[in-house]
Amino acid sequence: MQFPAEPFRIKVVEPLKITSREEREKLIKEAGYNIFMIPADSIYIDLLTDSGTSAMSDNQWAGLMLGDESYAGSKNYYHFEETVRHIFGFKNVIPTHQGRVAENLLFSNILKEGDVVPNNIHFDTTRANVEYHKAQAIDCVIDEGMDPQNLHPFKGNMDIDKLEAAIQKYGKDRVPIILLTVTNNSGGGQPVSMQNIREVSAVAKKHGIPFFFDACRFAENCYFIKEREDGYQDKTILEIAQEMFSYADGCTMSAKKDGLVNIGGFLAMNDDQWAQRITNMLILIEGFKTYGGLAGRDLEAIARGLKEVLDENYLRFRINQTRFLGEMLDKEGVPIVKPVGGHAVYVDARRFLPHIPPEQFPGQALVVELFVRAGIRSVEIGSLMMAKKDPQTGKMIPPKLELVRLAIPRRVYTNMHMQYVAEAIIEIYREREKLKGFTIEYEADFLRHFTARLKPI
Ligand SMILES: CC1=C(O)/C(=C\N=C(/C)C(=O)O)C(COP(=O)(O)O)=CN1
Repeated sequence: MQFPAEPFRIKVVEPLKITSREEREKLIKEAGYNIFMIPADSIYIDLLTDSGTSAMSDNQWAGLMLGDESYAGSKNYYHFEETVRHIFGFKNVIPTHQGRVAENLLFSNILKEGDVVPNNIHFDTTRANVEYHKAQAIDCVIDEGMDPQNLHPFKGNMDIDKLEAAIQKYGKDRVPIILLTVTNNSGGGQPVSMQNIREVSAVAKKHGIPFFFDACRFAENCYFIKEREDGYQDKTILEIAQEMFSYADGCTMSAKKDGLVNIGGFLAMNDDQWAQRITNMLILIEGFKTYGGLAGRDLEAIARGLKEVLDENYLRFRINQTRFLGEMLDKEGVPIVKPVGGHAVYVDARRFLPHIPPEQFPGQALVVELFVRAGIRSVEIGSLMMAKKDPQTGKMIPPKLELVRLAIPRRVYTNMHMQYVAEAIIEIYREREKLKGFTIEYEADFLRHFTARLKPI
């Protein structure tokens, strides 16, 4: 079977409200054409993000009843710590309530003004947390990783020459850490090969620079290695994960992705001094080291989720469901980032709507039409979210990529839902000339996409 059916059955259902087109037109207008302002219960299929939107298993829900809410030394923490150590291999395990806190805690303790952090591509929060500390986030992804049509099997790879050049240019004293994001969310959910991980590790060791993963979607990255890299077909996902992390010194992790939970994250590292400093700050802003801003039951759910996410039947379904949606679109000529990523299908809005210039937000035009026509929520990753302004002219600098991300929550939607999404997008594609752009009515000074108000041209 090319696309295996769901390797789980449904035990609890959450009825979805079906709204009319008129209702949706009213809602999106009231929301200032900003999809973040739409009430979730008026959305039929929510592909805004795969972060925190997974369905937990009965095993995880059962674990919630075993929450040990002791202030210190909760038994769930030790189960969580032992599970993270087993999979990730790092000595010190520090719970946080989500990934960006892990990033903030790490950068607050290792970055100084003027430092430089190389990465394949920084996700928004990672970049924002680096820049918040007046450091520079440098993206060093291979050139193929910026070409939506290039079929390189590991488009998330770091360009080793670009990495070396950044270290030479700024000097290793201004490079306190090297990051590698698996999979590469901002580049289309693309994986990094084990060979490339070894090469990044060798550069880090050569210069004596700590090497950390942003491990949000680590299990999906391992599945792509198993599927595409010679020598890994017969290895288990756990074995691939253990090898992958053995090349690094630590990781930040949002358990809201490959932890299969709705809240949670952690930092893990071998260096005791960094761990001690970070733990001291954790106690100040998140809570004692055995809970870090989470309830005991959350830690239990993460421990159980980290074991489930390594299951090959789950990953085969997960990756192939995303591929199923992507291939339905690709077959009808809808321009998407290829190969299809692990957690999302990225529509190339610039090629979908060539008649709408970047300054009129083509991605946003597609996002709005998809909601009005079909009640589907997606998100624009391009002019509205990522664009920078030219400091001299104040004019927007069009980003290299103008994408609309269809992020698929884990174990939530069936393949029938995917077919509905595909039909809606294909219908819009056939009538794409009718779509018009937007201008900005209000925008905040930073991360404007969350609060911007737009108006149709
Ligand atoms: C690669 C990466 C992410 O994708 C990420 C969050 N991603 C979101 C929210 C997303 O919609 O993709 C974060 C932040 O995690 P957090 O949303 O704070 O748990 C860090 N790294």
